Amino acid sequence: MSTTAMTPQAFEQALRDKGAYYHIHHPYHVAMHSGTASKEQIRGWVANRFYYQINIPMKDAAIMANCPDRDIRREWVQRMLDHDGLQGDDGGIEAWLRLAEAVGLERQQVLSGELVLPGVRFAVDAYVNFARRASWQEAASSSLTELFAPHIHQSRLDAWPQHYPWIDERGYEYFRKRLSEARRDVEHGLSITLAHYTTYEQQQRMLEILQFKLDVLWSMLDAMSMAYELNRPPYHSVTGDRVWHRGLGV
Ligand SMILES: O=C(O)c1cc(C(=O)O)c2c(n1)C(=O)C(=O)c1cc(C(=O)O)[nH]c1-2
Repeated sequence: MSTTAMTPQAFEQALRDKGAYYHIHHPYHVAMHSGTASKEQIRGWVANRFYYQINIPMKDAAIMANCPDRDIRREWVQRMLDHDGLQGDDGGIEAWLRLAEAVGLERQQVLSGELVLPGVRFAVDAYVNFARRASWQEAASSSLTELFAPHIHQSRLDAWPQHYPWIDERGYEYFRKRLSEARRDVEHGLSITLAHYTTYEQQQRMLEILQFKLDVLWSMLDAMSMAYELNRPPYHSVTGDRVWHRGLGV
């Protein structure tokens, strides 16, 4: 087995090759893209993904809290502002709530988190907890599934209006906004990553970190498939009520 470190170019290519496991290939996502997803499946995805959206800035705050490098923090803080917004810019979380309304969900119900499935919650929490405990460089590099995100956002902009004319067009602003934001994030995340992982062992660890993040995204859709495709939400064999917990806030 070779233990020679990859060149930065080969390492970047190895990271990009992980795109083969991106959630764009998950059957739930494929169904949404091909137009076969039901209203309930689209709504379920939007309501559950909201939990990811609200946790991203907390994940980024955890990275900043562990980072002693002022220059890095000055750049990283933009990610929190992208989602939380600031004076004169509502930000991504608000844009996601508008997407929720555009697909026919009540803003209050989405905010309450009552539709968030336990499996989605556990996957997202695993990502935030990783960011809290890992070094800031490892946590920063785990954002690199974003390498593949502009493509997935663009694919929604291209396909959804044709397949789902019942979705209000104004809901698509989030995806449009992320096209440029994700590209900028990737540039920064990649420069940190290529500088930090220089030995063979470190590079293998980074590939494992990226796989962990891919697993987070894939597992979220697995939970949604159970609930909204197979009609087996948690406790379905016992009750039709949403009895699962709403988050313990720890
Ligand atoms: O819609 C998607 O498929 C998707 C995927 C990802 C990703 O790959 O983690 C992100 C986003 N969207 C996104 O909108 C976003 O703001 C974002 C931030 C991050 C991150 O890890 O810091 N990932 C993603």
